[in-house]
Amino acid sequence: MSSLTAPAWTRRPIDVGIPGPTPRDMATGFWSIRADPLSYLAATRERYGDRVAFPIPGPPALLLSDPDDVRRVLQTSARTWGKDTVQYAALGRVTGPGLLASSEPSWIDHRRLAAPAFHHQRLDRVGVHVAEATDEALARWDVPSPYGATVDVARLTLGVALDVVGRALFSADLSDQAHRLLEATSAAARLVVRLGRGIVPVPERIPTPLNRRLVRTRRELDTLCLQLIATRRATGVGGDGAGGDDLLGLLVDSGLSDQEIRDELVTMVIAGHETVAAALTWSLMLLAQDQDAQDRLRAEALAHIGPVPMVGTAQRLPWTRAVVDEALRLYPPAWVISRRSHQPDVLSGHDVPAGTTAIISPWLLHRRADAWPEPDAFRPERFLDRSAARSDYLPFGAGPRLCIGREFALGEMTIVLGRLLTAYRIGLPRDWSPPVPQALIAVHPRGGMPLHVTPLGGRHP
Ligand code: HEM
Repeated sequence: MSSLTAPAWTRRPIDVGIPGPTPRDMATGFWSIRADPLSYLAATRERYGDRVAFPIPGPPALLLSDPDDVRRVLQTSARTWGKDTVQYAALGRVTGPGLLASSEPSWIDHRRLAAPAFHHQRLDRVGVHVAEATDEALARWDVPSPYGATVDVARLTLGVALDVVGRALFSADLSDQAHRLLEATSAAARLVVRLGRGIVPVPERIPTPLNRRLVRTRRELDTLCLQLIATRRATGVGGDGAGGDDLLGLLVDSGLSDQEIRDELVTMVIAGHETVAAALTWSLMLLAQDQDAQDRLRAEALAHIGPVPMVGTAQRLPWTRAVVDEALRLYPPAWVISRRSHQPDVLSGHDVPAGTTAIISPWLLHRRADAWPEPDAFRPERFLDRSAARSDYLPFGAGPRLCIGREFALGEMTIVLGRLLTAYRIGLPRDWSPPVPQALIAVHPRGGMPLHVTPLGGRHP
C-alpha cells in the first residue's frame, strides 16, 4: 500500500531533507500555534529558515518563504499543486466547491463563467455602488461630537464591505432575503474558523454543538440562496425574465445549476467582504499614525471630485493606491495560502513527493528585510516607483488562481478611503496601543479598531 493510501495514523513522516520542528516541539508549541498562528509562523521561519518541514504522517507540510519556491508552487508548476488542503476543506464546508475552494477541472469552467462579472465596464458600475454604500454608512455614523469621538472603525468598514458585495451580487435593490443571506454567510464563516481552532478535527458527522450549528446555518444559507435564485429565474432583475446586470444575474444566465450558483454566491460573499473590511481597517490605523500620508491622500481625493474609478487606480490616484498597496503589504488579509501536490515536484533542488502540502504566508513574505528595507515601517512611497507585481508581494495570490476580485477590491478601497477621509480626520485616541492582529479568515485587529474620528465639516466628493 502506498504511503498516500495508508490510514494517516500508520504513516511515518517522509523526510525530504528540509529542517523543521520535531513532533515534540509541535506538541509543546500547540497552544501558541492556536493562540497566535502569525507569531508562530514568524518564529518558525526565523528559527529554521525559508523552507521548513512540519513533521506530519506521510508527505510533509512545508512552510515556504523563498520567493522562488512560491513562484514554482503558485505559478510555474501551478497545475501540479491543487487546493485539496485542510484550509480549503474547512472553507468548503460553507462554500461547497465554489471558485475559491475548488480545483481543476471544475474550477476552470467556473472561472471563465465568473470572469465577465469582473470586466472593467462592469466594475465601473460597481464603483457607483461603493460610493453610495460609503455615503450611506457615513451618514448613519454616530460620531457624537463635532470635536470628534473615539469609535470602532472596524464596524464601519465591515458594514460598508458587506453592503458593497451585496449590491454587486444582488444589485442595488437589496431584498430582505439577500440581507439575511449576507448575515448567514458571515455567521457560517465565523463558525468555520471556530471549528478550525478545535483541539482535534471533529468529523462533520459527529453532532457536536458546533457541528450542529454549522449544519443549521448551512441549511439556512441553502434555503435563502435557492429562493433568491428561483425568484431571479422567474422574474429577472427588472421583471423581464432576463437574469439582470449583477453577479447573480450573470450566474443565472450562465447555465450553472442552482447548487453551483449557490456555491459561487456564498464564495463571493466570504471572499469579498471580510478581506476588504480588514484591509480598510488596517489602512485607517496606519493613516491615523501618519497624518502627512493622510493629508496627502485627502488632497488627492479632493482633486479628483467626479466619477469614482474602480479600475486604473494606480494611474489616477497614485498616492491613495500606494497607501493601499503598502497597507496590504503590512497587513495582508489573506495571511496563508495552501496547496497540495498531485504529483512529485522539485523545490529548489529538494524532491518532494505527491501529497506534499505547501503553506505560503504573505504575512512572512511581505516582511522580508532583504526585499523590503525597514520592513515594519509604513512607507507608501515604496510603491510609487516600484511595481506591485513581484513574487514576494502576494496580497491577492499569484498565478492562475490570482484573486478574481483584485481590481474590485483595489477600486473599492480607493473609493472608501477617499470619501471617508474627505469627510473625517482620523487620529489616535489617547493612551493608544496598536491592536494585536488576529488570524481568522482574514487578519483582523483583536477587539476592533477604536480610533479618534473628527468631522471635517466639508463635503466629500
Ligand atoms: C483586499 C481584498 C482581497 C484580498 C486580500 C483577497 C485575497 C485573495 C487571495 C490571496 C486569493 C488567492 C487564494 C489562493 O491562491 O489560494 C483570492 C482568491 C479569490 N478571491 Fe480574493 N481577495 C480580496 C477581495 C476579493 C473580492 C472583493 C472578491 C469578490 C467580490 C474576491 C473573490 C475571490 C475569489 C472568487 C477567489 C478565488 C479565485 C480562483 O481561484 O479562481 N476577493 N483572494
